[in-house]
Amino acid sequence: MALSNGCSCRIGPSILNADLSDLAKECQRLVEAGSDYMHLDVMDGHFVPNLTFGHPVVKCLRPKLPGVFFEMHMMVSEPEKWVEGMADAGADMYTFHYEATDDPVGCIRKIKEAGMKVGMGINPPTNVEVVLPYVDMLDTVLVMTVNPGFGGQKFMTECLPKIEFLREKFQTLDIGIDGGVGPKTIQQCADAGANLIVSGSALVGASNPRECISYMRGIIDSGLKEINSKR
Ligand SMILES: O=C(CO)[C@H](O)[C@H](O)COP(=O)(O)O
Repeated sequence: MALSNGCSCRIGPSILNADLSDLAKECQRLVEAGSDYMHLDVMDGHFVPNLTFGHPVVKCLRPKLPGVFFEMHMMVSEPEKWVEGMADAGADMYTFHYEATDDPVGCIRKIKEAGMKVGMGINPPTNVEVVLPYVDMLDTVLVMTVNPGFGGQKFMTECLPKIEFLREKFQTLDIGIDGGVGPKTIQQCADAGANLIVSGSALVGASNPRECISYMRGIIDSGLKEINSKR
């Protein structure tokens, strides 16, 4: 995909609640349903209280999904550690958490030097203003609307003002939203100004994922149009 290049809607399924024993097939199914990219959740059991997988799995997945954009959502402490491994495995974007490192600039540099795009995630308790010194260096900011660690949690509406704040300031920034996003909450995501839509259990479990993606895309496209018309 590349990212959106000027802020248009991109839908990236989170595979956390998919059948991880058949990850390639699950990703393929969601790509065929119209997804724009895959949001791959990496958890280390330290930054978050759960474990998933690391770069060896991504390396196996890469040749099975040629051309599919992989965003690695690195819910790990010391995110600097895994940059080379993920780049070598074929990841396209490395989204680390602001809360996970003492040196965000060093981490951003390392990711760029490794040839990947860079995202910065912020957890629900984190003030959105912390990202401001870094925005010019980032490809995306990922606003969490659940405390990371598990799929299927309740969407935290109280995080939406962070997206409104960022969209007000940065018209073309790719702003991701992650946690509890699906057809029931997509209107709120659109009204706030999100354009990178990470949807896990609602999309992976949808009886018709194509319809689900197209519905969410329609709402986000209209939301972005509405926001831009008011400028
Ligand atoms: O990062 C995550 C959790 O830490 C997941 O991407 C996210 O929660 C998606 O799952 P769901 O849409 O079911 O909430």
